[in-house]
Amino acid sequence: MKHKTTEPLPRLKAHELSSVRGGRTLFEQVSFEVHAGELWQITGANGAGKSTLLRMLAGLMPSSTGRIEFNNHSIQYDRSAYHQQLLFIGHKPAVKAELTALENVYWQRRLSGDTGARQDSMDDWRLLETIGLLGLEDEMTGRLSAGQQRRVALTRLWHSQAPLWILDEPFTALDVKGIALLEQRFNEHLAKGGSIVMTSHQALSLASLNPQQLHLGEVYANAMGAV
Ligand SMILES: Nc1ncnc2c1ncn2[C@@H]1O[C@H](COP(=O)(O)OP(=O)(O)OP(=O)(O)O)[C@@H](O)[C@H]1O
Repeated sequence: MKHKTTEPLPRLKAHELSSVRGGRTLFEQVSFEVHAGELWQITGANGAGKSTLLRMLAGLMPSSTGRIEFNNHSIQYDRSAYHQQLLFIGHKPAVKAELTALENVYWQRRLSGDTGARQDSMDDWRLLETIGLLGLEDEMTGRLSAGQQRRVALTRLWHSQAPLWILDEPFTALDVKGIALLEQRFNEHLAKGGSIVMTSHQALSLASLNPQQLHLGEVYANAMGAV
């Protein structure tokens, strides 16, 4: 008897998406499938529509055409359920400038669903150490450098249980150690079957993570090896 080999279902499926903004077509017929354990890197020049595409994938703005599915259902089917499975971090670090780094880490833990979290806990101190900000815990986050603020914002990746991460320019402003730290966190997430869709201006060398590439722009049509 022959056994039918079944392909694993894609976790996130983008089918023939397009965007027209300000009378200009940014992209059209963009299709790709993200499986468990995959990292997708979306590249393109300034204004190519990378953030626009991510916002569509996160269900924050509609596509002019096509559809987006998560686990085989339209993301519009149950938006609240979808958002519970998703961690979206936008272009700007979503940190409270007037809170200290330690307070931001605590509030991000609370907002990620850990309602029993206590302020000034060992978990928060350990995380601050992990992201290399010990010694700066009492500094107002708004007075930290761009890279340090990015590190504070990215602590959400350590709190998150969501299988799908959608991250806009997560490596921006990070130094070499910050990049290595983020790569390591990505690795842990992917190894557990998580998925990541992220943007960057140019293809980053993330060889250890074996990224899939999608380029928005003139070469898009040629670079589309995907569905
Ligand atoms: N609210 C808006 N209304 C109309 N056009 C917009 C709006 N927001 C962005 N745009 C336009 O959409 C285009 C794509 O913007 P988007 O932010 O998606 O590009 P990007 O590839 O992420 O750019 P960057 O690399 O600079 O971050 C730009 O030309 C921008 O001017």
